[in-house]
Amino acid sequence: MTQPSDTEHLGNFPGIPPFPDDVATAPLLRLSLGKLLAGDLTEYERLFEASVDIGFFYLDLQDSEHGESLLDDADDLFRIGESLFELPLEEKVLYDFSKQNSYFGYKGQGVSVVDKDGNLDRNEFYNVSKDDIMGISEQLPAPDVLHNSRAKLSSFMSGSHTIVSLILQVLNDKLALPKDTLANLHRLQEVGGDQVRLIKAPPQPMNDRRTALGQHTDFGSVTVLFNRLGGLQVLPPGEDAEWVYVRPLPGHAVVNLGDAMVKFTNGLFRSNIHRVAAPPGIQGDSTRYSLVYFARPEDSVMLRRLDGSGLIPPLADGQAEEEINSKDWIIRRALGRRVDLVKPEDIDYEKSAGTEQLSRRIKV
Ligand SMILES: O=C(O)CCC(=O)C(=O)O
Ligand SMILES: [Fe+2]
Repeated sequence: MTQPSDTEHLGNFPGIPPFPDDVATAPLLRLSLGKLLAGDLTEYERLFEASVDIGFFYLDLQDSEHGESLLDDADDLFRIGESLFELPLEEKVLYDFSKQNSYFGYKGQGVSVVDKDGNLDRNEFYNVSKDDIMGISEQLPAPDVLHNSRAKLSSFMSGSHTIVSLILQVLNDKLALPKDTLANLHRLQEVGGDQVRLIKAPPQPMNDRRTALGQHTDFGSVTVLFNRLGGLQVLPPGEDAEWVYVRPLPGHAVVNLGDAMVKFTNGLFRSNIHRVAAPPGIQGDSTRYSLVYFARPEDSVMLRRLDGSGLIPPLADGQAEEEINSKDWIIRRALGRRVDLVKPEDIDYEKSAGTEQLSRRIKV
């Protein structure tokens, strides 16, 4: 793994207060999209290593045309996100579809429990469905600012999905799974829970800066995240590990694996626990926006160990896998901690959990 200092010289984002150099950061591998696209075998190996070791890495998007165009789309969507969240709350709540058992649309601040003590979240989300934008499900009502940005959302979604497909193809290859096993579970034009998430977290009071988004693993397969301000933290594996920041790097996405990849590989790959804390240092005075593409298995895919690879550990004697498909898994995880849907005394923090314990590699 690289040392944290290796990323310091990569600079800061124009117009954004600098990320401090004196906080502990995660020494994530920095992979190159250009090299992956070119079939560089060393880069394939590094991707495999990152997937096994921590399940998080940086992806440099500056060395390929595809990456550059995704960065341009991301810039546009950051601007779109700012206008979206500026809408009055009365309008935004019209697009909260959670009561219809959907995780798409708007989520207001303070409706999710972030920890076992019942503290509430400090950010707003807007989740845009890939199927809606690609025209393979009905169009959900949406505010004008999003409705008028459908072409941009489509471009960002297919651009992100192409990167996810490449990552899945490389991992498929490294696992020696039958050809296209992973790709066939994540087809862009099939019904699934892929989504773009726009996030806004306002600056927190100086004397009360805490977790804005509670610790979790992502529910799906591969997440492509764009950050400008710090705040994202990961908990490295091991009993005595401490939370460390992921330093945002210009020109890079942060990519991480989710629960589905842990289940497919029976724990060989990691879906690392992460959370969003207040941005560090002077960044804490700014409003934090982020942009995410979540790739998930198609709705009907069962989340269980895949057959056909000698590298995926067998089930332990007596180990039974839960029978759950991708759609139900996501609903349970996404809505199970919402105080506006579930009575606070009924929130089962453990039941709505993902693969956290498995990924921490701590024996329980
Ligand atoms: O905003 C971020 O940096 C991370 C957000 C995140 O982890 C999520 O939405 O699952
Ligand atoms: Fe996440």
